[in-house]
Amino acid sequence: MAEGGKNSLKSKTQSILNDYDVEWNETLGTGISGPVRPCKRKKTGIRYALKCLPDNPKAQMEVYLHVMCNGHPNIVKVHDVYANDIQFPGEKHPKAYLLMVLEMMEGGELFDRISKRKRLTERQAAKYFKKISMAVQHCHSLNVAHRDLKPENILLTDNTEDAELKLSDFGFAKIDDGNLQTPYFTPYYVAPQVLEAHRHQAKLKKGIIPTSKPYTYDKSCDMWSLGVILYIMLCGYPPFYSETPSRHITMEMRRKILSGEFDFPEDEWSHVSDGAKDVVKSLLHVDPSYRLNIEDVTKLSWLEDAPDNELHSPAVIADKQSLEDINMAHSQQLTILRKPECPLTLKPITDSHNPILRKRKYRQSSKEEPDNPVSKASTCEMNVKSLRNIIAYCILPPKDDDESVLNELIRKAITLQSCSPTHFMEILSAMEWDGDRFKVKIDKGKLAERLSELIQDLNRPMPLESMELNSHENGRVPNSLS
Ligand SMILES: Nc1ncnc2c1ncn2[C@@H]1O[C@H](COP(=O)(O)OP(=O)(O)OP(=O)(O)O)[C@@H](O)[C@H]1O
Repeated sequence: MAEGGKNSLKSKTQSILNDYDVEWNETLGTGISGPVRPCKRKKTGIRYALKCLPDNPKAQMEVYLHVMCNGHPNIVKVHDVYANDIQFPGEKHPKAYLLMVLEMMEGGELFDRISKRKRLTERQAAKYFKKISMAVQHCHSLNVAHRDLKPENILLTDNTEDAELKLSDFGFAKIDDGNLQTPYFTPYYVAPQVLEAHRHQAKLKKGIIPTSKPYTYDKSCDMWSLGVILYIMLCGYPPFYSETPSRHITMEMRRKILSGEFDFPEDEWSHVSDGAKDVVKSLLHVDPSYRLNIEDVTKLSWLEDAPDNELHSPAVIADKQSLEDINMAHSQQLTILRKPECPLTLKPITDSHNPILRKRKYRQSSKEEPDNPVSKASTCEMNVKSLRNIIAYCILPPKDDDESVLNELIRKAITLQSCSPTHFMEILSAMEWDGDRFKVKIDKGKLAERLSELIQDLNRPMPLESMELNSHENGRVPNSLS
């Protein structure tokens, strides 16, 4: 077991290979950070899942927040964390990784399980939903917003009927500071929460809403996700969809999300109880201040007295393609809903229409010298701008998108990156960028997310000293796997 108490796991700097046998060629599942692999503790023979994260502030935050939420029966447990250097086959040098040894979830993803079931009743769906809600309640009670609640992150301990259901992947989790400051934003990043926060602030000022009710973007984003997950569990397809299916989030779908436009088609919903529909409606309320909060959800009588009627969802989800589409659509919607961070929402000075700022910018550029800090700052602005262009394209690709524009934007950004070229290239190679284009079809929403985080890293380094993880500058153990 790792050092420290249950919520203060310290990363170990000795080689993970001293304690675990890792099956490097096997994969339990793959996410944006790469494959999750099985491993076995040498002393006990117990199997675990190993998630390898390139060590950077984002990964440190993931580990920190996941460990913080450790100890709840509906949250995948982090058993150990190692900070090791690893050289994977095909890589020239060892790289720093954070290795998370996680409780093994042999039962796989919840929706896969549902699709294999012959029968799912509303009562069983309510039981699943209650467990997911308990996990969220635990996170919210610690002021952690998960922000990536989606079917792929809800896993089962084993393949038995009474397997426990657990929430995983804290890759987007953050401490919910309830920050309402959004001084500038570009249209690309206006999530419903942002617009509504402005309305909410106005209402607060007028005294329409009591100030005692805490209002935050991030937790309400989790509540929205719970609504989507419940909706899918009850019928097998998502509440927000486009008439013209696309792998990208369409303007039409965007409009539907923003206006909360969804319905309950007769075929699948006629025998779903009104109680269940009410829960869905109050989670997908377009105004987050009217959405149920997690405490409200855990007290719902429907969780205990849902009827035993049979749902259509297993048959609908059984189509593998439809499950993939559900996952993809939900990821993209989360991309839109997550509150943009301040550095991302601020207009770069280069774009400003404010004449004073433009004049200042002009003066700076006429004085530029190679080592002048001002010059470095504007180089960084150029980097950020090039990244923002990619993000904007990923979030709103044109109708006739053939990827060539995206490839061009990326090639341009590569030539401009000087502030954090390694991280940028890491993101690209994790998505199979071959130097000129992506080798596979990529999830643009994910790319946008990763680049947003990179911009945050560039603008606001993580206060590492506030973490319980050991720095592994000293005593790092290189593990060569090649
Ligand atoms: N503890 C576990 N036990 C078994 N399988 C797991 C475990 N954790 C993750 N997996 C599998 O690996 C997949 C990817 O894991 P995870 O979601 O944590 O990675 P990620 O890189 O953060 O993904 P994402 O692209 O969703 O951000 C999961 O969807 C699941 O199938």
